[in-house]
Amino acid sequence: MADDGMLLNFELGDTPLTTQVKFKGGRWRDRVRAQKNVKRGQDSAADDSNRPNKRLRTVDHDGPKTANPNPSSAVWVPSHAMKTGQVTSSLFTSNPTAVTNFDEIPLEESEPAKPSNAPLSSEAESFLSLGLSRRVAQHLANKLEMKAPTAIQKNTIPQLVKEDSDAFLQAETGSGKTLAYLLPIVQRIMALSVNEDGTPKAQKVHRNSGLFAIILAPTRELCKQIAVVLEKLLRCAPWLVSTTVIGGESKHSEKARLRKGVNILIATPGRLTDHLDNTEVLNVGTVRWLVLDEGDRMMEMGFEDDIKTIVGKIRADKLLKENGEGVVLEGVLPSRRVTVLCSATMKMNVQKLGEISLEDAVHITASKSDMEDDGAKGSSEAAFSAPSQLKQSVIVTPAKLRLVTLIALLKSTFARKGSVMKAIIFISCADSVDFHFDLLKSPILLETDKDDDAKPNIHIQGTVAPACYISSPANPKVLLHKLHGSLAQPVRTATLHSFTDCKEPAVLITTDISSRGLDVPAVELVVEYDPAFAVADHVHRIGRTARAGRPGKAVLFLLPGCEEGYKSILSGAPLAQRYESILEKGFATPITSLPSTSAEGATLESEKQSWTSRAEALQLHFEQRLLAKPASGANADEETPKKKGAWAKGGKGGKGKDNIKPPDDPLLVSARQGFRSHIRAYATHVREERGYFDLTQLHLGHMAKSFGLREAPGGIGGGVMARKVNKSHAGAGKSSGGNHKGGDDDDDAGGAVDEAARKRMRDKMRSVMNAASEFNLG
Ligand SMILES: Nc1ncnc2c1ncn2[C@@H]1O[C@H](COP(=O)(O)OP(=O)(O)OP(=O)(O)O)[C@@H](O)[C@H]1O
Repeated sequence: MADDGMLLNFELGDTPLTTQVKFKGGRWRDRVRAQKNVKRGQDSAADDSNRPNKRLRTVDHDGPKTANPNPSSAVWVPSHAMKTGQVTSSLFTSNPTAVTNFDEIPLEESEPAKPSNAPLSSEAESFLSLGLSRRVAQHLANKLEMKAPTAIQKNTIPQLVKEDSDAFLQAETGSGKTLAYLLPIVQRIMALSVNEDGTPKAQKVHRNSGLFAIILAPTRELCKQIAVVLEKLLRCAPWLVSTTVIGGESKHSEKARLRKGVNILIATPGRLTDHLDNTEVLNVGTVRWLVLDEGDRMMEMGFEDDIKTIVGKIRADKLLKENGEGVVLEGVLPSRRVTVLCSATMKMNVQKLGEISLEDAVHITASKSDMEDDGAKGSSEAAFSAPSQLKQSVIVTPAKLRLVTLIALLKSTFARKGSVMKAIIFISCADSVDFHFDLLKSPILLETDKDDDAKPNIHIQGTVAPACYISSPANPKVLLHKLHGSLAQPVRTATLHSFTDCKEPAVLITTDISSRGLDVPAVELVVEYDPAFAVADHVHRIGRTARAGRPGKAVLFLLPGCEEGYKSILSGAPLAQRYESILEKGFATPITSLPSTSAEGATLESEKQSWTSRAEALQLHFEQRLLAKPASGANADEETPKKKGAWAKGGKGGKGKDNIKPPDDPLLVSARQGFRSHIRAYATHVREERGYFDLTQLHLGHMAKSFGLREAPGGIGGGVMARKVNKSHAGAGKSSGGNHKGGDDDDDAGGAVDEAARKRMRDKMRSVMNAASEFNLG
């Protein structure tokens, strides 16, 4: 209605309007429904005015004065919009006011702290002194350019090389936990065929000598990454073989590889359980190590039963002291089965995992004092800390301004050549990732696609594209990537390779699928556009930068209101930045990299005014793009014949030729879908943090604007929205740190039901966005 209708630019006053709306034409039932909807809207508007904790609808103190010539008007139409007859609400009016005390220093200028996850000084520590052989230490120094261990490696390697007890490794992200457990395993397996002085033993171990170690990790990407590190390491012992069994790949070829023989196996839990059940050749009698990397994530994703099965099967098989070929394993390999649990964050479910898998475990952390703590419980403080050199900030941004603020941030990030090479943007769900990728990518074809001689990788044609809105004259070709669990495995693999190997500045838009373990050293900026579902996930997300002592920046977007309280539970004392300064910096210059031939490009380039006008113009440009009519038959091809029938309105079976409604622009469809999924995902924050992420406080209309939509689409989910209405009627809205009043009982009773509903939704969301395809169970 408001999309292409009249121009609204008048004072609405303080009281809500109660207009009489008459509907004519169409079916009686539709008219009654429309009438009811209008009434409901008016009722809820009246309720809104009484709602105590609803976001304040105040006019911002700065910004709008220049942006809006009439700040008291509810709807402001920029001059360029008037030309097109479009109606748009101003970005800078009716925004809630933040209560945060802002820091005046920009993030770049804040003092960097001493790195906490860097390798130690090579004068003080060496791999040799930790009990690794000269061969391994030389290989690390000469081929992998690692001269000294990190703190967690220093504390873990001697323990796992000499002792046979279970271990729980806990250290910051990017601190080198992978090599901390791999090095002792490789060292001890190598010792089956090489004497301490480096001379070969009479017995030679090879790929058929037995499976000695199994490493489990939650995602296929992480499994592949561990496999790459291990492969590099095994170049100093080429007679040993490792492989992966993960979802999304041919089970047939996995079986063939297992049949040929393997000494170290890296697997996702679902696929390994499958092979243990169905692949006879997989014999675990010789297995001495079971490593559970990112154990908490595996538990979170519901792999408790798989892990129990795997641990049970490995323990049930008789431990062989000698393999079938007479190779003596006793004395060199551990005399018992050793389980190693590994995570940067520890929560209750990891303790449960410990109970399933660990026996008298040693708790190993990066600092000496932590090592002296007894038991495998550790302190939760240490568990949730980010690397100290990581510069963190939060931007408190009103919902309407989120999209333009994100673009302004990225634009200034890539404004200077060499300032940032790679950035990752975390978004809550796959649909929203798809939408933002489609919105930010350039319609121009990739160079590789145009070049007939070059062989373009067909897998990345839908997931890698130039990012015109964030490119700059200094960095004219920033490459945009997207990654989530709903993509086919070859696409995921190719996209991640493209992002990792990209020599141009690159941005990855992704879900939490990339939050764990992913090691792309050139990542210098992490943006959490949507906050993580749990603070532990936040620690992992920001840990994709500032790895192994390198610098890094992390920016978290929060909404004014209850979300602002979330900052207080984050480690590392993030700076609080004003969105206005981000916009001002980002829109100091026009966006010049849009195709200049397009009308939209011309609109944006002709805006040589204030940053507020540029932000408004960009938002308008996005809204217009969404409203563009698709090229004839553009998405008709994508629709099934059944759906095509559904376009027809009125008339039985929708046969009336004149009534056929043209399909919406694919970008509009994607925006609506992304918005709906985003709102559903918002309801799935963990219970303990839901006070900060309270769905009842979310302004759907404002949030819709950040998806380029002029109104919130329907179909978000009865349960969630019904709760929103009920709560607002009861006046029992929960705010950060506030108590429930006058409705506790209802809330408690409702809480249980709601919890079950949220759990179902959470499970569903996860299966849609990440989990189901992350762990291939089939
Ligand atoms: N001793 C070392 N010297 C130099 N670089 C190292 C050393 N050990 C590991 N690294 C590098 O540090 C980076 C991070 O290592 P790794 O991925 O094992 O960290 P992590 O602790 O497992 O992180 P996360 O918790 O995020 O999974 C890798 O790029 C790795 O090559």
